[in-house]
Amino acid sequence: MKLKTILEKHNINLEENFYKDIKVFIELLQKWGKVHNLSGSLDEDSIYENILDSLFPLTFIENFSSFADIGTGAGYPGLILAIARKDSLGYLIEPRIKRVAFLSFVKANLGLNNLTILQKRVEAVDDLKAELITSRAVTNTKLLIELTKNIKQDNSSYLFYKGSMLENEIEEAKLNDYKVVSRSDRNYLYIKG
Ligand SMILES: C[S@@+](CC[C@H](N)C(=O)[O-])C[C@H]1O[C@@H](n2cnc3c(N)ncnc32)[C@H](O)[C@@H]1O
Repeated sequence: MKLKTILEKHNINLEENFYKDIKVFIELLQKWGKVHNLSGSLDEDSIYENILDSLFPLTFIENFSSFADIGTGAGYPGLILAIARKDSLGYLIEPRIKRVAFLSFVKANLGLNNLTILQKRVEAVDDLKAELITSRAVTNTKLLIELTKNIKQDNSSYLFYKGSMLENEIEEAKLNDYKVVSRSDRNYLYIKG
């Protein structure tokens, strides 16, 4: 199935430019991924699933003018969000040099002027603030909240891409006001600021 069909089935409607850009991302990921062992699965279906996973929250979260993605790796979800939401200021925070080189190469190829890539651990970043803080497959919720305290502003929201076992994490992080949206095995934890 075409990526556009998959996304539109999930009510994610994006302009043609997005599909042009994402095609370049997929080609570069497949090329670099093989050489640098960047991301687990490089077949088209897996990449499409990762793109859908990255973008699905756009159907239920509030609009945001800036976001910071913690531990972007080979691009999920932060780079995909930046391609889909060029009207927002994006920050990708990733310490590993090969991954940062790949993210920077895609940024340059697509001319993503809305995007800043920082080769750092998030706890060492204190010179930016983001309205939305996202993260997938990096660490548990309690620790993510602690590690991102320097980039949080009063009304920042969090969007964490989680699997099962979320109940324990919610308890451990002592969250009161949050929303969990599930899609297949994914649980999206949205904590509104
Ligand atoms: C399992 S990968 C997940 C990558 C991507 N988010 C995904 O879901 O495909 C975890 C990533 O988090 C990064 N990471 C680990 N600790 C971090 C920290 N303290 N600050 C920022 N990134 C971190 C790692 O370098 C790695 O690229």
